[in-house]
Parts: sequence; structure tokens; C-alpha cells
Amino acid sequence: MTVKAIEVTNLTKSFKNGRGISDLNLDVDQGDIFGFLGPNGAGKTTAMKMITGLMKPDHGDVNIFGASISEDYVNAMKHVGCLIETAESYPYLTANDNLKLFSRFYPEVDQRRIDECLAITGMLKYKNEKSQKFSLGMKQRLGIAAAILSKPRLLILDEPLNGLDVEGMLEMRKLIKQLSQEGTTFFISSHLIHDVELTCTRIGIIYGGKLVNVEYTQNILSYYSSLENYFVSEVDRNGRV
Ligand SMILES: Nc1ncnc2c1ncn2[C@@H]1O[C@H](COP(=O)(O)OP(=O)(O)OP(=O)(O)O)[C@@H](O)[C@H]1O
Repeated sequence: MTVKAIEVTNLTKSFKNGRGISDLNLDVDQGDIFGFLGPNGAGKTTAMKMITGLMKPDHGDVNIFGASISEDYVNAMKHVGCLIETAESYPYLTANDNLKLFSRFYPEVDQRRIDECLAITGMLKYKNEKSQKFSLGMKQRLGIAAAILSKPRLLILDEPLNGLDVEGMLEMRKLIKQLSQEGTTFFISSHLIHDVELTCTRIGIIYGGKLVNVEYTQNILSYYSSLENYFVSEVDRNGRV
């Protein structure tokens, strides 16, 4: 049996205001483009921060390719690239120099690979421009370029379409599919139902801090006319909170 890309067990985080994540259990198989779909405030970023070790859960654990985030962080994150919340870069450095700085964590990443990542994300033509002049979409692409530098087996992306225009969204979707065909597994959070429907092979719906259901996109679309109809029906079935 192949090891799961991500295994989340009983993940719980309760903020002082009573909101957070409650007893989240989910698996992401290798090869999935897993869409973590939920409205604003559903708990996507909180879950993703715990999955990538940026936030400590109250309970539960996460295994990535079999290694525990809480007990074996370095091994768990060894094959992971991530982009959580907004893509940060050094504004006074060029796109190229930002990636060079980032690549110091990865001895195998050379200038050729940096150029390759800039090309893959459509940023090669802005290679020598400082990131302070970049639009949100360009910063997002630079963030993805940084996340794929080390050729990670798993990419964890929090709202990767944030700030992208229609053309940017099409390109990002194409990029995700291309990397997926080359063997990368994805865990992507989004509140954009239409985009998740077009991009993801499996979908987990999160609502009010709880995972409502997980299903293959193909199965959803064989029973429902759109992901939106499925989403509304699942949320209703599980009781709006
Ligand atoms: N540090 C915190 N302290 C208190 N409450 C928080 C904290 N971080 C998040 N929350 C609350 O937890 C809930 C989940 O927030 P989270 O940012 O995970 O949602 P999200 O699904 O990523 O939403 P969005 O799409 O708007 O980014 C929200 O109600 C939010 O107000």
C-alpha cells in the first residue's frame, strides 16, 4: 500500500473566541489534486497552518509521507513546498534574487533551476525587476516559483488564485495540472467553487471548522449538475452552523 501524502488525525484547535477547527480527519493520496473548499472563515488557513507545522494544534497530528509533523518535522516537510496566506518576498530584491535567497536552503538548486521555475510560472520576463513593483498576481506567481524550487512531491497552497485575474487563473490552473501530470500531489484551499470544480480531482468541504464530506470530483459531478449544488446540499444536510 502506498503511503498517504497527507494523513490528518483528530486535528483540533480552539481559539479563545470559540472558533477554530474541530476534530479534522482526512487523507490525501499521492497523485490527488485535493481541493479544501470552504467559505471565508471556515477554518482553511488554520488547518493548513497546523498541517504545515506553523501552528500547534490543541490535539491531533499530521503525517506527511508517513512522517509526523509534531515528532519528525524536518523529514515530514522534506518533500513539501508551500504557500500559506499571502506570498511574501523581499521588496527591494529582484524576482531572481528573491529566489536565489530562498534557494540557499536547497544546495541542489542552481541558477538553471531558478530560471526554469521563473519560466514555469511565467515570471522569466520579470526576472530582473524588484518585487515591490509587482502586482498581487505576480507576487503570487513568484511565491509559487519559490515553492516549486526544490521539486517538491507535495505542494500545499492556500488560496493560490488570490489576486489573479481571469488570465492568471487560467495559467495557474494549467500550471497545477501540468505539475500534477509530472507527479506532484496538491493540497489546495479555496473558496472559489467553480475553480475547485475545474482544478481538483478530490474535494473536501469544510464548514464552520468541521469537515463536512470528502468525495471525488468525478463522482460529485455524476450525481449533481455542479459542485455548487453539491456544496449547498452537503452543508444543508450537515446543518448550517
Ligand atoms: N488567531 C486567531 N484568534 C482567534 N480567532 C481566529 C484566529 N485565527 C483565525 N480565527 C478565527 O477562526 C476562524 C477560521 O479562520 P481561518 O482564517 O482559518 O478561515 P479561512 O477558511 O482560511 O477563511 P478565509 O477564506 O477568509 O481566509 C475564523 O472565524 C477566524 O475569525
